[in-house]
Amino acid sequence: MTSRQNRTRDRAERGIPEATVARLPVYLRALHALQDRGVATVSSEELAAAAGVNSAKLRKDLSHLGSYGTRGVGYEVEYLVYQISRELGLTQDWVVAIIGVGNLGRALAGYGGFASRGFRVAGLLDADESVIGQEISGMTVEHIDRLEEIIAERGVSIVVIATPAAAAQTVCDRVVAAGVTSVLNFAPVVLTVPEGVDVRKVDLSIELQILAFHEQRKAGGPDGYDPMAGGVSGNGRASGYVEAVEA
Ligand SMILES: NC(=O)c1ccc[n+]([C@@H]2O[C@H](COP(=O)([O-])OP(=O)(O)OC[C@H]3O[C@@H](n4cnc5c(N)ncnc54)[C@H](O)[C@@H]3O)[C@@H](O)[C@H]2O)c1
Repeated sequence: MTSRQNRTRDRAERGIPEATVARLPVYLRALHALQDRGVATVSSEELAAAAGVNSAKLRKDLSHLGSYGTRGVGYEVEYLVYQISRELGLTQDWVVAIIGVGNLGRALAGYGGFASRGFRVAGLLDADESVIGQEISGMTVEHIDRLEEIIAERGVSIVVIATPAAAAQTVCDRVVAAGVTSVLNFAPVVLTVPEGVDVRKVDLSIELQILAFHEQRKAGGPDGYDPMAGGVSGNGRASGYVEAVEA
């Protein structure tokens, strides 16, 4: 069993809720900012405010990690960074390949924030002959035909898909067949994967639609109708939003 599978099993056995896991990176980001300012200890109230959650939820989340803080002192920032990083599997480096090196793939390849968080981009792959061989952020774009070889040789464990939607499922199938079990998908398509494979989908247009929904609500709802008064259904624009999220 791999260390990753071990950690997933441990987490399941210790019963850390997925919602807690999803908040851990937010706490970690706030803790890194505190570290940068030279802060050594932090109260649950301060950390909760920095992370945008209430302090009771924060304390409950951290208790799942066995971290309770010290009354009157709070949490030791450095140790909490270590505990959360260990829980998220960030105390080791993860090798990432980006597939589809167009506008988005290039931007991701040049993003310095991956390396500083333990994600090492070790492959840029594309299908377009005019892109293959180009140097991007110090790496040479390679042909998608070499996908399986590159995954095996470089120990790739996370693949980022930044191809057009039409190519994404085929690419994903190959990636999974090559043994990768974590996929970050930017293509606007729902990928089908076997059990045991984790797919995270990033969709900025959905985020924008959620913001649009809240903007509309702040303005009193469409055509003066307040969606909070009667719920979301029965309101053309708001229910359109719900369909888009569920699609
Ligand atoms: N999730 C988001 O928020 C978000 C934001 C912007 C774009 N996107 C999506 O990201 C994807 C990429 O967008 P873009 O603007 O970079 O597009 P792009 O056309 O600039 O780049 C796509 C790249 O994928 C390559 N490609 C095509 N088929 C391939 C295959 N089978 N194997 C490997 N590479 C292949 C192309 O040659 C091209 O270089 C699109 O699906 C787009 O809709 C998502």
